[in-house]
Amino acid sequence: MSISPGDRAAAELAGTGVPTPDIVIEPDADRLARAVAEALVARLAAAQVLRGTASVVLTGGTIGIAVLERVAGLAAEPVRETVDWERVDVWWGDERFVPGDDDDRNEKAARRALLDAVGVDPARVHAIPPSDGEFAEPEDAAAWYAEQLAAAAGDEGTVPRFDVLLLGMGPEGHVASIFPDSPAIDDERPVFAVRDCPKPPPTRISLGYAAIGAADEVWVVVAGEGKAEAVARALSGADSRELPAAGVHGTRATRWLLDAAAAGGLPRR
Ligand SMILES: O=C1O[C@H](COP(=O)(O)O)[C@@H](O)[C@H](O)[C@H]1O
Repeated sequence: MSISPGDRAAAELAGTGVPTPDIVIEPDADRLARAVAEALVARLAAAQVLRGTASVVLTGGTIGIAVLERVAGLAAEPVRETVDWERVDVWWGDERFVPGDDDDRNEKAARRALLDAVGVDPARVHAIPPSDGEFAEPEDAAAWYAEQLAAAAGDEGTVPRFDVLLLGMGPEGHVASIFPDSPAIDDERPVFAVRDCPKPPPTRISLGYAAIGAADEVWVVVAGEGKAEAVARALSGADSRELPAAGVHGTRATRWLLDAAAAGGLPRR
């Protein structure tokens, strides 16, 4: 994995308090998925060494699920660094408010790609409710998820510690279900319902910037030429109202993990 140092030192010197992104570029989507999977396993394993537990926020989307498939593959390789999946808390950055067995569910894809294979503790898998569950309205489901997050946070605020929060990005720059020029951009709640999304399905539940920005590390994983322009804009200071991905960062690190096609619009380093 080739890691460019980024401008972290410059940001620290400038006293912004927000870590400047690291940018990692892999040759193609397949190698990107594997590299992110290896880094994720290492990060979660390290958290478990230090604290006994680890937590990850999952994303849906093409590359997000490819990463999980790779993590499942690594778990089957005995010589690899290992994660005790029974001691990982799993959350979601966003979810589609559709029936539980709908293929559009990010949860369903994550279970199929990874969670069903690695022996998670069901009590630690914090899925966002589906539309055919306890809540008929996404606002009620979002309020319930906010309660789950707050309960896990205890005295520490409205969201628990997230070691790594994974995000994909749409070609127009959406992250989680925060779409350009949408009310979600100004919503200060940790989690909320999103209606009338431009990308189907239209009704979703999403973490907001408040919860995303509380994560230790935010990893934005992007593959494909169709996203190159948005990547370049996000990393050159675009307005997050127009390009939501430009506004995400972790408290300790923000990493943009790209394949060469998605990095195609960045200035040569
Ligand atoms: O709708 C969504 O899209 C993004 C990106 O998906 P991709 O298929 O273009 O990679 C995803 O990260 C998000 O979780 C999902 O709900």
